[in-house]
Amino acid sequence: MSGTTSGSGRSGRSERAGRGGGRGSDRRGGGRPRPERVSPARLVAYDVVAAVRDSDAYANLLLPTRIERARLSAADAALATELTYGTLRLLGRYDAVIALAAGRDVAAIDPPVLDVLRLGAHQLLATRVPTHAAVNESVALVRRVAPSAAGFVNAVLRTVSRREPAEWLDLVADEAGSRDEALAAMHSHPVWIVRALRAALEREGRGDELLELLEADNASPRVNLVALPGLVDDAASLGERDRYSPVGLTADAPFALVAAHEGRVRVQDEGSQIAALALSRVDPVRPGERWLDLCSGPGGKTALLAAEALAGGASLVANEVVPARAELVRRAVAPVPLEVPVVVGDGREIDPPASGADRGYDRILLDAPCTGLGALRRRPEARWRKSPTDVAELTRLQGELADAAFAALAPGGVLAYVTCSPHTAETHGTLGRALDRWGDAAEALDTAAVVQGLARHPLDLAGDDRAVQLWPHRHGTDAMFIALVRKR
Ligand SMILES: C[S@@+](CC[C@H](N)C(=O)[O-])C[C@H]1O[C@@H](n2cnc3c(N)ncnc32)[C@H](O)[C@@H]1O
Repeated sequence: MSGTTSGSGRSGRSERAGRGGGRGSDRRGGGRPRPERVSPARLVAYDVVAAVRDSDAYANLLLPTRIERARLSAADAALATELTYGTLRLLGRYDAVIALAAGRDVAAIDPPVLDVLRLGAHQLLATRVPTHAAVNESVALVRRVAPSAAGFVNAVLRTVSRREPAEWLDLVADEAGSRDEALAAMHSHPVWIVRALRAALEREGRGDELLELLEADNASPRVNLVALPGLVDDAASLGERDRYSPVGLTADAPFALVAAHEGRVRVQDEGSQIAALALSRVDPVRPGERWLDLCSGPGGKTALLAAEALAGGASLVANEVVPARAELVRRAVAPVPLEVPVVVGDGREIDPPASGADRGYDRILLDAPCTGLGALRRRPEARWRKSPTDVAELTRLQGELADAAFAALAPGGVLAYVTCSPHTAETHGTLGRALDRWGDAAEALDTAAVVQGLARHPLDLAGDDRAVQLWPHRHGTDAMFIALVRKR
């Protein structure tokens, strides 16, 4: 994981400079390491945070295995999860605070020591862990990974503990070189993402919602479920129904429900449900229709489309370029009593007759590969791994996939272009250029009307009606973009 804070001038105003902890500090230490106890939850959190930085690990994949291996109790597992996710999400903010408290740029701090400081800062600034426990546990932890930095960690964290979180935010803002850099450091987003999110909101005339959005990205999302329509008895009684999705719900013990329903109740964001339903419910389904999910892995939307296809008498083919993800799609659709062929291939080379759709497909979902900037709350480390160059590469791929999807449509067929990114280059940019290329052959549909028509309650939507942009802060969903286009 590369640089987390913008600019390099974080050491300009020192709150208190500690000694040691710098890059190249002697990790072996002087004498024999003292066998000091560190809570197992903190050890697990440190392991995962360090692996995310060091080996590009994914926290959501690594954390459960580490929790299991350490045999953590439920309470310790919850603490390890909170420390890991909270630290990774707010890492940009904590780096800015640590730089001030240490009186040096975080790039000058040995990475393992910095990880310990980040975990300590999170405990001090965002949890109810008592100060002495946060500091002492951090010092004990650093003795294991970089013993000579114990004094430095102690000094920096004691400095952090002397101010309230709000005071630190003010100091961080004062230190920033511009308003955007201040927002980025305070709300822990890279500057380029702050600018991209603002641009997307301003396009809707809602630029004043930026702070709410940044904060929503820093909150843990609830676990949301989908009950596959037609396949779950009395689904409405299983929990509290979602506000918008007609097939979504939340429940007190979501994973028990998932286990009990063998794949017919699944974890799925409400925005993803709305995206799949926008396609399946754009028109009444005519029996015999042929549907395609072009970029289907890992298959969350495919499973919902399969249930909808089954109910309406349509057929469904799924395509995915990564074999391992195609396997996940097979597992996702297995509980639906509909045969769904899963093809492994590049969506840009899709050949409808090869899968029996001689006239082309009547409905195609293109849930395009994208930066995922709309799901930052779900993937705590993702924001630090993306870069603007990803956007350029992805928009090219999105355009090529959109052309292939449009070519694969039957006359009168509908394409749903979907991203879990609100970046305007990936949403309106890709869509607008595609519509220009397709000219009179394409009709942009009133996607807003379709989505409002299927939702349980009216959504507060802004911008033009041919696309729908959902938002974490406004709708409690991932920031999904949905646009429906008919082939004339
Ligand atoms: C946003 S994800 C789809 C998520 C999926 N619809 C769901 O709800 O679970 C995009 C998928 O596109 C796949 N992909 C990327 N490039 C592709 C290509 N050229 N052809 C087909 N699939 C591709 C990725 O491997 C990834 O699984």
